[in-house]
Amino acid sequence: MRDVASILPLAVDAVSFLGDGRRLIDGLSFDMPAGGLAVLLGPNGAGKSLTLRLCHGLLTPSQGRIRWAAGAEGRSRRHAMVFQKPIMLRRSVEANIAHALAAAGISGSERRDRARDALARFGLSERATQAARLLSGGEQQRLAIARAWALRPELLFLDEPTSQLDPAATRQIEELLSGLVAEGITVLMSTHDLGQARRLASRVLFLHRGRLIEDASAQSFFAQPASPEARAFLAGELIW
Ligand SMILES: Nc1ncnc2c1ncn2[C@@H]1O[C@H](COP(=O)(O)OP(=O)(O)OP(=O)(O)O)[C@@H](O)[C@H]1O
Repeated sequence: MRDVASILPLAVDAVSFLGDGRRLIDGLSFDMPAGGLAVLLGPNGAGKSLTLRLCHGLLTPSQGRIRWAAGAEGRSRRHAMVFQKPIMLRRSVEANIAHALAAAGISGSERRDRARDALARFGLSERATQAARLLSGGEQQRLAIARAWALRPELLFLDEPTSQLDPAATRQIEELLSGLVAEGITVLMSTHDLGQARRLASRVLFLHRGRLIEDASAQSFFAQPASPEARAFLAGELIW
């Protein structure tokens, strides 16, 4: 169990983000309680990546607030983010994990132990000394998830983690993600892949033009989408 109070729920409270003179995110409000895998779904340009970056603190809302559970200030390391194209340092697989841990202030022996645990957990032990940049796309994404997992996040943000991958590598990453959720890690990920959302999501947050149009259980979203935009998207009609 956690030795300190949870950072969850996360509360996104009337958040807007302005850029290039446009309102790219418009009055977004939702909560993320602990548990489950929520998918941010929506067409290209809907604002999925921006939403994740705002939640993770990489961008500051122009209006509104991102709030973590009471008393969670200063525990930003309990949420981690995995990007669409993972950034691999020009170092070994193991050193990529160790570097992230060092940056998070984890000291020597614990760093080694956690890095080894992460390599074993994600099937990368035999690759430990190889150059990370020479891994395949699927292996790099696996390493990116291992690197985030080593930080022991309560909440993991993933931005289109499989959009660059073939179906076999995609399936592998999806299995890993289901495993993380079973371990108790809460996941918020973006995708525009409907099949993936159907396979993984317990909850769907449907975005369109920077607005949250629907927030529903995956079951009810797919069975009975409430908005015309979501119905069009599910029918393959909503491009923008
Ligand atoms: N920092 C920024 N400044 C200005 N405009 C931006 C910025 N970041 C993103 N945008 C624009 O905001 C809109 C939403 O972008 P975002 O990347 O969040 O969409 P998305 O839903 O993740 O799309 P995709 O599925 O194509 O990745 C796009 O029109 C994008 O060009």
